[in-house]
Amino acid sequence: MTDISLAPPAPARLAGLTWRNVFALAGFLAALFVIPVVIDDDFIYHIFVTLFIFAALSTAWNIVGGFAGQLSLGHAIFYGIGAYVGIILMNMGISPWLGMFAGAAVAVVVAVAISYPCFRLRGPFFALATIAFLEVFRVLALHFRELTGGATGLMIPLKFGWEWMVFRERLPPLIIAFGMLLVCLAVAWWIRSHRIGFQLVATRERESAAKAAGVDTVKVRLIAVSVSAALTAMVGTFHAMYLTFIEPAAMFSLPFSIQIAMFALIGGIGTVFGPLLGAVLLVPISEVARGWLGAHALGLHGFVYGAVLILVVLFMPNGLMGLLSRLNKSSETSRQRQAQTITAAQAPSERPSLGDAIVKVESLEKHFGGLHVTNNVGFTLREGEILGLIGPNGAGKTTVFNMISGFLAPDSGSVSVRGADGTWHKPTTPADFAAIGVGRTFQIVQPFAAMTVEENIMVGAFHRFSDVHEAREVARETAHRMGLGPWLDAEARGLTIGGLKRLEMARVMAMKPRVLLLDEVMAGINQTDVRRAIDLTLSIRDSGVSIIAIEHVMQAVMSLSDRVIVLSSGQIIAQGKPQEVVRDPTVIEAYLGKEFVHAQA
Ligand SMILES: Nc1ncnc2c1ncn2[C@@H]1O[C@H](COP(=O)(O)OP(=O)(O)OP(=O)(O)O)[C@@H](O)[C@H]1O
Repeated sequence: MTDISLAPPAPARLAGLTWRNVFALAGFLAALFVIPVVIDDDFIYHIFVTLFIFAALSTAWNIVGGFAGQLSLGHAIFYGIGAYVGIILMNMGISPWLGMFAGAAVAVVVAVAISYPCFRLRGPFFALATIAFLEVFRVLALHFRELTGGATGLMIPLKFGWEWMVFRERLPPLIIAFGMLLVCLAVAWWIRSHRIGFQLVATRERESAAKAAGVDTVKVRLIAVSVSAALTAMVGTFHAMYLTFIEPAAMFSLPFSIQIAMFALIGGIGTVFGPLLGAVLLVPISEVARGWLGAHALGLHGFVYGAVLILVVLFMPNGLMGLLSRLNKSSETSRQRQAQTITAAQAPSERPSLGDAIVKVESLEKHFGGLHVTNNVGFTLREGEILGLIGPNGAGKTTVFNMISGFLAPDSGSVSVRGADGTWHKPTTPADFAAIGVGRTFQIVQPFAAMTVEENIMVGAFHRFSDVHEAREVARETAHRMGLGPWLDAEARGLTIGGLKRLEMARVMAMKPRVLLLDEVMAGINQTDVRRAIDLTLSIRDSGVSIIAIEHVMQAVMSLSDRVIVLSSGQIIAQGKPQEVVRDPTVIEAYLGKEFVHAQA
């Protein structure tokens, strides 16, 4: 029996946005551009140019700080690089239109050099490194006086016109700043609605689950930081032309970096349009306050930001975008998908006979300090087979799983997997295992909590399908197969434990694995869900997937496994057919207990 969900088609969308939202957004952006032109006042022009620049900078920051979850607190490094490279080249007679690309190239090199070591580590290293390098660049700008003007700063040569990005009129800077904002928004939107965006958010939410889904987590973060740095530097070049003067303290400034991050935080970190909303709310307030109060209230904008931030944290933890999407959702309830779950009988499928070996594990050894966790473990998995892995708590089952999926390197021994072309491989990293067709679930479920059920499964589907539409189709099909159809649009964090376990399986199944490693997928779920999970596992096997399942639920072990391996204190103490193994006195002694045998009898 399988749950199948019938859902009405989703509303037409453009890269994740409904057409209604696209029109609303276009109207909002057009209004932002038109307001200063209509009011036609110097100060208003200045406010809007500043607003567009800050919104563009914050949108660029959000690609790495929001999507990738890597808090860059020294993002002004890239802004300052763009500004200095632009003006230095302008002094050599090179137009800032070219200078901005040169600045972007330098910023990318610096960004990769700072980020690469940090992204390989867990913890706040990236945030700390950006702050440290911000100071390094400020000192460098002070030191190389001939090039940068040192503490005195640099004036731009006053050459007017489009070629030099310097104007006497008010409209051209507004057009350029607005254009830059549109470019940043378009890039952020493209990233978030394509494979890389899903992979970034997945990496941010659960790095190990993302790795298991075949995501090269370091690479996607490096791409994000490079794009973000390049855009920030380009905006930096233009802002320098607009300000006509730069100096190290202003260009490589920590408060400025934090200000950029704050717009995203207040507007909705990790959302495409949140940074824009944050800037729209805050820039006019602080600029107007600065204009009216002048020198009497220096630093007042900092107070304004702080006050708004406190209010947002208290009342809108997901920022302004969180509030908007809540309003949007409640207005859409009438057309929300009313998914019906119907239960369809699935014709019992013919079980394919067992094939040749597909995984060979030889003499695995692993120590954690003085603890010998895996002691000479070796076994073979055949194509189309379900191999049960059982044993008492702490026997070393998950450790074996970690070694046969690349999450842990064995001290010695080897794991070989036969590829689809018949050749044998010895993968070592999670990405290698995923590439050769080994998918795994985790004992403690690892959903990408902030993503919907559909998006969670799409992260798995992206492993084989780079196109968003294809990945979405595969995800939907897999969700229906796993009985998750009615919850496609629900956030993963809202699922029950049974739902989360099925989501974990669905994400792996969307990768179209040839070998599936299931780590206690039946633990903690009710009897109906256990029955359902057994049926599901059998249907997965019948579709040609070979399975190794760690399980404590003996009902499942007995009805699923072709063969069972029993681990105790890191060693295999028995193996064979389930009925034989459960009668083995060593297994009864070490794991099952006499009660189990009486119950079986
Ligand atoms: N990273 C680690 N560092 C030190 N010890 C560890 C580490 N991971 C696991 N262990 C220890 O290794 C032993 C085996 O753990 P493992 O999780 O593989 O057992 P298990 O058979 O999967 O247990 P369970 O059924 O409870 O999940 C345990 O004693 C555990 O505390």
